[in-house]
Amino acid sequence: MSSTGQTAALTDLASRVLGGVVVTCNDQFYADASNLLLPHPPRYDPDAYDAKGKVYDGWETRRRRTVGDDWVVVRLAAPGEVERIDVDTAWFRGNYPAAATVHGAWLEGFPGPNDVWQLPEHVWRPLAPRTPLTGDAVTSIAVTPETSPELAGRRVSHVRLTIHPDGGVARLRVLGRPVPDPALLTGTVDLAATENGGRVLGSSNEFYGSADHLLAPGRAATMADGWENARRRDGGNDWVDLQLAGAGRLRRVEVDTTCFVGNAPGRVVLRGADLRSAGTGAGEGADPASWPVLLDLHPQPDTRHVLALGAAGAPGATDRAVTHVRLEAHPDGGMSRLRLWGELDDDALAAAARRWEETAL
Ligand SMILES: NC(=O)NC(NC(N)=O)C(=O)[O-]
Repeated sequence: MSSTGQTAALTDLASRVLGGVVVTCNDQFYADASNLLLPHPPRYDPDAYDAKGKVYDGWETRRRRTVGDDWVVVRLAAPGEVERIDVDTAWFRGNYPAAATVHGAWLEGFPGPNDVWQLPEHVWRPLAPRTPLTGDAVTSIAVTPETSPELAGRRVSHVRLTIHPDGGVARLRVLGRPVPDPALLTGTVDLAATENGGRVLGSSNEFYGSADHLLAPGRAATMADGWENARRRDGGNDWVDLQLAGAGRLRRVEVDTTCFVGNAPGRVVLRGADLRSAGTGAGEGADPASWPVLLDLHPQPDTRHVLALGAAGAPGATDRAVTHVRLEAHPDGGMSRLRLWGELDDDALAAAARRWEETAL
């Protein structure tokens, strides 16, 4: 999985990079629960101790001397359908929990810690049954209609991880698909953004940095937070294929090479296609390298290029809806973000509204 939290098909809905946050927990004596959501692999320094004890890169509670279990509640970065939960106990060897249980809930608005403490137990529905953990290992738990009859195929806004009875967990990954609120998809929105339903379908090379980073919110703080391929030696070009939130007309683009100083692409080309009619013979050609050009740009290094497609794009770039975009980096090079602002068409908005309804609890 990449550090933004996407696998080929699934997104880590809890990832801090996308905006997941720990709302509250009952104990974080040894190590902060917020570490659970960090994107990078858990670190370990054998010599690191502080006034409380050993320093861990994860969430760690004290040894329980009373009956009960420890728990943490996470607000997901985006509401979504959960398909798998990974509980990673990396580096917790003599202090990992015996088992974990995960619940999910749909909570309206933005409940704070006090609200969460007062929630009646029945709002929490089982996502992952009580599952034994082992030390220093990832335990993956599938969310299926069998294991989670109430929540499989439903959207949740929050998850609660319970550890039995106490201990340390390095990372919690809540893997699934965002279900964007259709009320937030009207007007001109970033149709590539993960939180809006955009996703990476594939790329030529992600040697140094995942292409998923391109679709994350905010701006990159370092080069590690961007898409970076290896140096290409074969005369070709690197590329990333994207599926947009739905069919829409693009208006503006942002090609952000921030943090890529000696390794920005020499040239960036965006191509777009409407694949709704693919397979009927009426669709665009199957090869994305032959899709119509939307933008052809010689970017500056370390620069955020915000462009109106109507003025800066290829003729006709704003005239038709696209569902998919190919980003080409010539010959290679890294970028931190790609934003594709446009308006979803009526069919795409109706589909988003249907999905919101169908996934309601
Ligand atoms: N060596 C330890 O990790 N001890 C304790 N934990 C910390 N963080 O010191 C414990 O009881 O699990």
